[in-house]
Amino acid sequence: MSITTTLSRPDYADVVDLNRYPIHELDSERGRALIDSCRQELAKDGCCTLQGFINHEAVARMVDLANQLESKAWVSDRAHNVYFEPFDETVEPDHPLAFQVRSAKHGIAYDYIPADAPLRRLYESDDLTKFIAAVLEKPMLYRSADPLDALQITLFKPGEELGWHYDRSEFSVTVMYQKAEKGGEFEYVPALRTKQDECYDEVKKVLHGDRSRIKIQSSEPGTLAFFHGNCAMHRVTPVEGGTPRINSVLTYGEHDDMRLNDLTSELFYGRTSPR
Ligand SMILES: O=C(O)CCC(=O)C(=O)O
Ligand SMILES: [Fe+2]
Repeated sequence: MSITTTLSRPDYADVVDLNRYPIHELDSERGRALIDSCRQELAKDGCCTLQGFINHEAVARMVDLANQLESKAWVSDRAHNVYFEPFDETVEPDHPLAFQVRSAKHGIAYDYIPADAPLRRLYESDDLTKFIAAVLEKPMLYRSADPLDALQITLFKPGEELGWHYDRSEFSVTVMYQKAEKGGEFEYVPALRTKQDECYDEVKKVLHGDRSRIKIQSSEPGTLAFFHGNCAMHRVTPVEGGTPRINSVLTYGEHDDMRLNDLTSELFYGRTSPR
């Protein structure tokens, strides 16, 4: 006699280690415990890493896909300040508003990622969106409505990096697929600024090489990470060696119509998307 079950398998069951991270059962005791531990880690140091969140096979498929799609990647390389605002020429050159950093990467847009790609199936599941909202204590969260930026794959080739910056969004979610042989480290300074105070002197110290407050997020392939990129200044150090660093940024907002403006879309993807 066969036993049938009415519970359906999530579409992303092959992608996430659901034994360790039961995002399909957030109301269960284990689901609530997972949310609590993520919240605690995030509150403690502005960053929460879930090692082994994505299964090995799914990680390997994403690495293959990134390599296949590399020719479609848009290469951006530019100088900016940590705020992504125009350089202020009225202040001293070493002031954070004037200080130049460099960001260079290969970005593969969402519309190039096939519908059956492991991370796309996971990103498009409401379970993941609900899990992220729960950890961030948001009553409601939406996936980005941007056809290019909602989910992208980034390759950091040798010599590429992200300079020190704050994200415009309150938080970010990333998934690591492949580490560089050397470099390509995610470094961050928790709560370097607050909503009330830019703390320019502290920012200046970091920009000029003070490493006393810097933390390194250790992301093995398969790690899903949350961080408060709007208060924690962060960067990706230059990649060395022949292996590119490959990851994804998953984009969410508190409104259902979140999109890049045309200028930013041109910069990161070399094109805009129809409205
Ligand atoms: O690649 C990473 O780990 C971080 C990405 C990031 O900071 C960003 O896209 O703003
Ligand atoms: Fe960032």
